[in-house]
This record gives sequence, C-alpha cells and structure tokens, in this order.
Amino acid sequence: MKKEQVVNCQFSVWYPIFKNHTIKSLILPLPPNVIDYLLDDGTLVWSDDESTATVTAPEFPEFNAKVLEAINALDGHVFPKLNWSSPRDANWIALNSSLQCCSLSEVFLLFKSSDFITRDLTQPFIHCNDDSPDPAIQYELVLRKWSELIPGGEFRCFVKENKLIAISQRDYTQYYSHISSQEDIICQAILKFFREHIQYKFLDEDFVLDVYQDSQGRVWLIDLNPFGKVTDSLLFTWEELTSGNSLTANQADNAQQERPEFRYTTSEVTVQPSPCLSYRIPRDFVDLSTGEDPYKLIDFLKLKKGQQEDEETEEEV
Ligand SMILES: Nc1ncnc2c1ncn2[C@@H]1O[C@H](COP(=O)(O)OP(=O)(O)OP(=O)(O)O)[C@@H](O)[C@H]1O
Repeated sequence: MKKEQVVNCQFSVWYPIFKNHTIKSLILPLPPNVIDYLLDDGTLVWSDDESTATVTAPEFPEFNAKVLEAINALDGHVFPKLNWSSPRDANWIALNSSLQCCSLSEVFLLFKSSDFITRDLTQPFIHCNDDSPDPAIQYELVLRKWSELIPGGEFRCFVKENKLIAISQRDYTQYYSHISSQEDIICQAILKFFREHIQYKFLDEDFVLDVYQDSQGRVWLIDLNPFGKVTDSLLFTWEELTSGNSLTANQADNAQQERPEFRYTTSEVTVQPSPCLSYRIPRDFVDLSTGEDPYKLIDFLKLKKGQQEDEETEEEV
C-alpha cells in the first residue's frame, strides 16, 4: 500500500466528493496544543479538591467554542473521529458505552483512551511499503451528526481497479437473519449505489468503502478506507482480495454478471466475541464507567488514590 492511498482516505479528502451520500459532518483543524494534549501520556488528570470532581484538562477556550458551535449545528449529539479513525476501542469508558458526545471533554475522554486515535496521530503510515518520506498531515477533528445505525445494516465493500469485487457483513460476530433472506436485494442495492455515486469518482481506483442500508432500503456511505492491511478485511483475507485469483469457485460466475462476492455470517453457531473486547478493562471497572453518573469512575479513582494515601500514612506512622 502506498502512502498516497492513506493520504487520499483522510476524511477531509473524501467527504467533499461524496457529501450528498453520507452523514452530515463538520471538520475542525486540530490546534497544535490540542494535539500535544492528546499525545501527552499523563492521560486523564482529575482534580480531587472539592466534593464535585472536575476533569482538570487544560482549557482550550477558543477551540472549545468552535467545537460547541459545530455540535449545535449538528443537532447536539455527535460521533467524533480524527483524519481516519474513530475511538471505537474506547467506548467502554464513556457514559452508556457509547461514542456519542455532546462536549469537547467527552471527545477528549474517548480520544485519550483510544489506541486507534493514538495510531492516527503517531503511525498513520505503519502499513505502507513505499519508502518515500512521510507526507505532512494536517490533523483534524471530525464531528459527524449522531445517527443510530443498526449494525445489521452495515457492510464493507472492497473496490479494486474501480470494480466492486467483494462485500462483507461489517458486524460479522453476529448472525442477522434478514441478511441471508435478502442477500440478493442487499447486494443489488449496494452495487447500484456504487455504480451511480462512487465508481470513478474517487482519487484512487483501489479502496474500501463502508456503507449502510437504512430501513427504507436506501444506501449511505459511512466511511472510506485504504485498500490494504491497515483496513480489516472482515470475512475475507487480504491474500484473497489482492491475489487476482478467484475469491471462490463462484467468482467466474460473479465476474460474468459483474456481481461482487458477498459474505455474511450464516448461522448463530459461528457467532464470535466482539473484536474490540481485548481493549476493554475488567467488568467492575466498566460498571463504574457506565450508568447515570459520569463522575462515578472519577470518584472510584479518587477513592483508590485516597486509600493508597491512607496506607502510605499508616506505614509512615
Ligand atoms: N455518525 C454516526 N453516528 C453514530 N454511529 C456512527 C456514526 N458513524 C459511524 N458510526 C458507527 O461507528 C462505527 C465506526 O465508524 P467508522 O467506520 O467511521 O470508524 P472507523 O474508526 O474508521 O472504523 P474502521 O477502522 O472499521 O474503518 C460504524 O460501524 C458505525 O456503527
């Protein structure tokens, strides 16, 4: 994979091209001091002076005002991303285990807890095999209008030389009966969407797009990713997708009819644990971070700190 492919898949590059077919979003350049804060290993610092805990993140008044204005323009609830990734691996820390944010501090909490966000900031070209110098990146905060997407409606589409060669159910850990019963209809709707709105319109001829079919059957673009290892190949392997050989015995038939290979989880027996599970912390801790009180987790941390200090004092005595 070339660095240029990664550069082209930044949100601010693809969004203007496909604006009419995706979720409304706003892009704010990330000021350098905010990037430094996100990268700072001191992570989350909580003040414990008063009975009401507050997050003692540095203040960024100007940036905060811009973010709040953007959130308001997107009806008050947003899904946050950086140039490529969302903090999908950090949802356990948020209120209600959701990526939904209403303020900059909620965005910070997710971003600072996410390995995917750190990878965007520190190693965006990790899977590239050309030895050209790393292109300069202007980091950006992407705020997308919050939309309740049903996981069974999400599909990942692999495009090679501007042809849609493969489609995978995105949430492959679950079995969705409507997918097997409507396989043809779903596949045709995605192919039609691709041909009418995506094909030949992007800067590269190889890429991966995530789409969503809503309850009315309408297809939307959710995200665009590089065609290569940095992107999860889900129910395919990258060897299959890149080798040029047939994906399956059906591929000759599919090619004749210009139909992509469509894979989905076919029975409940194959249901697997969630891929982000390894990013999580123990259940007790998760319980503390969910629920009605956003500061429960903070209180817990304070409690632990307090106990530690008591123990230390006892030792000294
Ligand atoms: N605007 C939105 N509102 C609510 N949920 C969303 C929104 N956009 C995306 N999601 C959910 O978050 C998931 C991840 O979104 P997205 O593909 O943009 O993130 P990503 O980090 O780039 O993921 P990947 O690394 O798999 O490409 C989607 O599968 C979808 O379920």
